[in-house]
Amino acid sequence: MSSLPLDLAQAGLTVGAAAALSGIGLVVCYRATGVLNLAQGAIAMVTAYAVRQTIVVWHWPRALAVPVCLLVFAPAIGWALDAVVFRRLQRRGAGPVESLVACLGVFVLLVGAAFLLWGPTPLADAPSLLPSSPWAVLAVVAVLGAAVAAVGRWTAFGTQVRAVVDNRRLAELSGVDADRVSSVGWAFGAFTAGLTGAVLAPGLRLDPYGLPLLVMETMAVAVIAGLRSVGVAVASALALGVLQSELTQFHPGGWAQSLLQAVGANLFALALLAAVLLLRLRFPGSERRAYQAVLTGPPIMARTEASPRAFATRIGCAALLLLPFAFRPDDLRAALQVPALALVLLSIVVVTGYGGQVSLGQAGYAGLGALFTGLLAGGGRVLGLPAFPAPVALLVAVVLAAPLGLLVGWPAIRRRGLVLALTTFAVGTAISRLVFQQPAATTGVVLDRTGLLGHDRFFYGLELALLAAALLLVRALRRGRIGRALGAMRDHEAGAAAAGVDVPRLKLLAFVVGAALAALGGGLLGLGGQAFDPNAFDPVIGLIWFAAVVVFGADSAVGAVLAAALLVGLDTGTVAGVSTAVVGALALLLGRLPPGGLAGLARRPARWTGTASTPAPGSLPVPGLGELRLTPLGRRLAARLPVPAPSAAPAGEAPSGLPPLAGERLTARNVTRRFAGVTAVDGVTLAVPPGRITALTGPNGAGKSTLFDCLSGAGRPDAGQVLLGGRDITGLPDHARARLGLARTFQQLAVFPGLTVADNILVGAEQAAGGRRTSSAVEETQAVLRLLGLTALRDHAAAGLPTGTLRLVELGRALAMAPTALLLDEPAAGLDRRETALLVELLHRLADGGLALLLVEHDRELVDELAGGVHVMRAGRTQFHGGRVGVTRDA
Ligand SMILES: Nc1ncnc2c1ncn2[C@@H]1O[C@H](COP(=O)(O)OP(=O)(O)OP(=O)(O)O)[C@@H](O)[C@H]1O
Repeated sequence: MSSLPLDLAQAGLTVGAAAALSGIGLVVCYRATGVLNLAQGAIAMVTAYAVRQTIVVWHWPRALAVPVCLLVFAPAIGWALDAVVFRRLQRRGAGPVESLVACLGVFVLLVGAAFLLWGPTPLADAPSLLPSSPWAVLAVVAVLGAAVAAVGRWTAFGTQVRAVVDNRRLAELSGVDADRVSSVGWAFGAFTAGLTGAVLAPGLRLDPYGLPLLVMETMAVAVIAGLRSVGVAVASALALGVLQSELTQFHPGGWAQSLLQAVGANLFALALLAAVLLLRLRFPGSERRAYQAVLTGPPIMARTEASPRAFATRIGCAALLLLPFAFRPDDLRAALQVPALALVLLSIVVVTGYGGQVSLGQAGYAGLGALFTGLLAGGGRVLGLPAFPAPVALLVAVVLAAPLGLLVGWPAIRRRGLVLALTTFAVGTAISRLVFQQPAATTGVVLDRTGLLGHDRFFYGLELALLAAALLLVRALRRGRIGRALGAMRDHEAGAAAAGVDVPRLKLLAFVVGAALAALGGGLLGLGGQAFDPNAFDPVIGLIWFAAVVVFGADSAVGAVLAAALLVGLDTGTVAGVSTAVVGALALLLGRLPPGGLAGLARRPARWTGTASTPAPGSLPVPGLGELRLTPLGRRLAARLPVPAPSAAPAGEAPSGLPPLAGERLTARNVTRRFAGVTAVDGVTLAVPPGRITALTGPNGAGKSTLFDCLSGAGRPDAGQVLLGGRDITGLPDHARARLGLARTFQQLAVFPGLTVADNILVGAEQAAGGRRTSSAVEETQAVLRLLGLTALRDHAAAGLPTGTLRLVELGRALAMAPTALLLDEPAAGLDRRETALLVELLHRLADGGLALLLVEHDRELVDELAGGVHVMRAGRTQFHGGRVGVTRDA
């Protein structure tokens, strides 16, 4: 006997089991390689096509076709990807964004290849490999799940996988063949992807976009499983599959019916959204070195003129945009997409290239721009507003879409790297599925161009004018105070906050500006084609756009325009899929391109590497030294060292003084900070008076850094107070404390490699007073550059400079904030003796000038030399505090 719920459960189990297969592959691949395989869906799709090709077109017997496709073809894709792309990245210690872009490259390349080989027409004849009942797929899931668990638990290979994931280098040193582990991981992941595709394809119409997106949505189950537990992935996949199916039996009627249908049809996409928004996800290693060279080219804010190559690129770009005025009508109609798409891609440049926030959902905002424009032009559909003429509708649409940038902006405040990328993708997919795919939202959309706008030539001119305005706006944004703050945030969030940058607000701003630009571009795309096409804003297309932007230079506005021209040109001039395949291939070559993608080629490379004029490590300048009072240690150290070469500063430049310093007492009162199970700081009271250096010392794990973070605002105490000059600052975030005069440096350098040396310091100067006039900030920066002898390096990228120089840059940033209290976390780490000697002199001079200085330091000689007061911690508590020099020897 059967009943409806039981039948539905059975049907749901088939989908759930397919999602479980995908989940198993994603988890295993991630555990073996540390890469979340975003190309899983594309591998599933090409395998499904291969199965169909061999059985339906070539008439191979199933007994041959199935093993060839699933056991040879799909795993070979995985193996090849590892060998050609990912192993190299692993060896280079590439960050998660580089891996993510490479995955997107693979994804885009496979989608493009499928277009070229099989065309865009959906195919409804994918053969079924398994019986229609779910039990066969479930049996496959059970066998695979059990096999993975058994291999993980009981075999040497399982141990090797854990070792490689923990620490690839260490594992290799102890004899583990890490390459073999990642090859097997990729091959297995690709095999499960192929299996998923083969199971799902018969129930769908097979096309290059649909199946990949469906499989990407099944990432939900791997994410719910924390990319760790195969069991949780399988259980959640089956539960979601069954729930999705069961929801179809309810028919509440009215709007609830549409809502239920939309939720049911998109349950995996919504589960992914819920998982990334609600779960506290932390993927091991996924936030490490998030925004490396793949996003950041040479700094473009240097004072020196743009290189002739960059200038020529801009002129070429402008000529390219003017060319369509001479086109025939049909070609001009196609070219209408270029400026519009350039605006959408520019939005990715602002959010990802400038701000470092990986945003995979910009297609959603572009679609909203088009949809709102159409609805507003039709009238009465948005907030009861009347019908507007098309240009006004477009601008109102932009205004309405911009605040929706907060949909990803808010989650982005607490998310980074891979988790943020998944969040933006999930939001974009949800917008597409819950809005664009709903007939109720998209019927009656009017995107006609009437009057002058109906003339393509005029409309193209209007598009160019809007693009030019946007480029000027983005350029002003990039080169000003906000641009520097964005660059700082992209390169090192904690460092940016310590320099006074209000990181959460800046993230919101980046996403809002990004949403506005994307909506403007989307609206123009819609008006250009005079229709709203939901498929034009498909999340998969958004991934292709993202890959294109990164390939052309994520932080290059000109790159965005060229990328748009290439995509549109190839799409109209060749067959479908060529543009996608080209972008995919270029994305895979990204590791071989200069930093900053193709745009990096057009920028002056000497400034980036800095090899021509970067001084050798430790060659600190002399200016200022003559004026400094040498203390006994300074004299001892300096005596042992060769006299430094004269001056890195230009000849005749007078050594500059410090900005005026006025110290304030920094106090911690009964500060306690607990982590799960550990009381890292336990009721510590500490005073840092002005005009003196106070040393905070103690053994490893004593709680020094935690206390330091509580003082600077990087961490909040669970109990106790922090006061600066008598003002309670306990509740203030780090950037607000920095703006009040509490500057800090980090144990692990927190400089901004994508900015020049001067801009690293200028960020601190101009954030200090929260909007101080830039001219005075520039003067202070120059003074600090002179003081630290960094003038000759001012226009060099911080990337690639020696550690000693970077410590000075970081110190310079703190000094440029005209602090009243300065916190230094092991400032001598990585310095050579001469640099240490100079640091000693400088710190003495700062204290003499009246600054309150707190120094975390292990080196006892240095502490005794520098500190007028010492605070010794052990196991989270104060062990000793006093003001006698030489006390650490007694403590
Ligand atoms: N985020 C965290 N989560 C859990 N425990 C933490 C965290 N940060 C610090 N701890 C724990 O708090 C204790 C104090 O750590 P802390 O880094 O403050 O010590 P430290 O004196 O600065 O050590 P070191 O000199 O090695 O830098 C240690 O037991 C550490 O493991």
